[in-house]
Amino acid sequence: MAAMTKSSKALGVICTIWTSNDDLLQGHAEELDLGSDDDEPLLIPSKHKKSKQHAKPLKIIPTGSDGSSSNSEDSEDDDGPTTMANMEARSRALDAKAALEANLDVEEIQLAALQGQDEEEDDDVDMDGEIDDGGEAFHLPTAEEREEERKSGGPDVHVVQRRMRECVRALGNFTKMAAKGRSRSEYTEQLISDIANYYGYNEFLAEKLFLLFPVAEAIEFFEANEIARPVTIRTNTLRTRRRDLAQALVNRGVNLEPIGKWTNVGLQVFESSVPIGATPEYLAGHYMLQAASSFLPVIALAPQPNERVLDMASAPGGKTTHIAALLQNTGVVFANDTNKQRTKSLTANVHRLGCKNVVVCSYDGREFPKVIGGFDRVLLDAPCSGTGVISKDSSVKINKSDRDFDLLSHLQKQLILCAIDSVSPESKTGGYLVYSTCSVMVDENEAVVDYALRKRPNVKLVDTGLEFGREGYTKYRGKTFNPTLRLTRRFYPHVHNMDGFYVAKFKVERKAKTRVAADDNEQVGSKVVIEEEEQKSDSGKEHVSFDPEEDKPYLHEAIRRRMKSKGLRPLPRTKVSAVVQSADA
Ligand SMILES: C[S@@+](CC[C@H](N)C(=O)[O-])C[C@H]1O[C@@H](n2cnc3c(N)ncnc32)[C@H](O)[C@@H]1O
Repeated sequence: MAAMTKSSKALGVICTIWTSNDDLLQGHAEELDLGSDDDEPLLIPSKHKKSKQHAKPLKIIPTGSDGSSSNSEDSEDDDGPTTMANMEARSRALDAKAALEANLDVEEIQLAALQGQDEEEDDDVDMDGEIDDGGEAFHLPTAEEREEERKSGGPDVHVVQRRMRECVRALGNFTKMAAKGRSRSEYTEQLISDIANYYGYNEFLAEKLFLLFPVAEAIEFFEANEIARPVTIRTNTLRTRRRDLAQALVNRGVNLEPIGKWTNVGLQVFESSVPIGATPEYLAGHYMLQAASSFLPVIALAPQPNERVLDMASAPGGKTTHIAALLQNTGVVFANDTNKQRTKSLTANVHRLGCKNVVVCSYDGREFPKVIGGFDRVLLDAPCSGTGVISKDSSVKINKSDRDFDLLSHLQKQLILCAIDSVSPESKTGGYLVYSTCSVMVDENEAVVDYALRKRPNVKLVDTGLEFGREGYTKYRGKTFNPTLRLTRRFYPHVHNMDGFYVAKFKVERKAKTRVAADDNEQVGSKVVIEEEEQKSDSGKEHVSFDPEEDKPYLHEAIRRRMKSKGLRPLPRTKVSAVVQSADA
């Protein structure tokens, strides 16, 4: 019996998506947006793409069954010989058929979760699209049996598939479907463990991701992470028009289409006989290779000509160059990134795309607004766990721990306060901050935004202006957030066919002094208490008040990372601690 392997066989596919992007992306790909601040290559080809068909990708936003089988003329029942003229149509029909067949898997999971299944069912389509003859009754293993299974090298792939389906089914209709005497948490635990095994995650992350969704949807999410997202490019309107760019690329043998109504600069590339990252148009800066999701924060930011904009964590510059284009090369964009190495590709992109209004700098974002403040708009595309881009970087599946999320969320909270304090509430045209991440985790998104709302009473959330996306959580696993968090937007691979992403937009207002009458209104004029709000001045210095003791572990880690990035052997943790203590003294 074949034992399970990491990131092994996928359960099926939810939607028809191009699965071999690596060839398309040869050449310069430095602008692809990853969520980590490490020195990983910026384009990590997906190694574990699982797809039962190699059909053309679906459009961005519509996913699943809509769209892939739309071309009814392309009927596979046509018996005539295949000719040059009908070859493409036939191939599309086959793709559509394969997509439909593969979709059965997830659809069945959804059905099972919603209704439970008739126990007397004879034939059953299993998760791998095969017929399950019913066989023996499903048996949820006991703790001892699971331990035994682990010792013997893990369960067989078919056993896991069946068990996952049965657990989803039981959790969808617990009273009817669950075995007597077994608890919901036993089924959940088993399902998470199988998901981790099947898709190659550590159990910690598998659970964290699983808990974000209803049971059947969680499977869709994990499935979508096995499939590459569509290749997309953004027209650089400083150099060309989308129509002209599309024509030039079509002439080179590129098959493309506009991404969707929500962007007038995006193109989705279906196939190409030339590497998209090395065409003359690419080299001349007519476009940026950029994930569709990373258009969203800039659309939400909506910079206006002549404004001063800060892009606080900007390398390699996908969003900076988009902002510069929306400013039509007027005003100024401060493109900052703490990682000097990464600012090289940022600078290269700024030059290639002909952005003349960009100043590149390299500070820790937490030094703003001391470095410079008073911006009309600030974008904080924060360093994050990258849990929205697992299909691009599958290492996330196993390299994230609880501590990483603590560190990230702490850094994000520090950065967001500095970003808020860098916005000028006096701005005549702006006064906005957009916070974004390519993470789907609540700790890095809603929890950070909610924290900012609590710490800065002069900011409020406003509509992002984005036409789609799910509402942000206002409640999550016992935590209650500010109700305006619903104005923030979440994007998911399995829902929108784009990387997982999060966008929040704040309006920064003047720091009002609240006058509170000591007694009642009648007494105004006799005794008035002026209550200063928590924040004190525009310099921002006083705003970020973190406890130095609490910060020590984070500082230690920053020192070790900096040494590593300089090629030095990081000091052992105990020594770093001594360095920090002597610096304190
Ligand atoms: C998600 S990436 C940014 C992608 C970029 N906005 C784009 O569109 O191309 C996050 C960036 O944050 C940077 N970063 C990490 N910690 C930072 C800090 N403390 N201050 C400023 N930048 C930081 C990383 O070097 C990384 O380039």
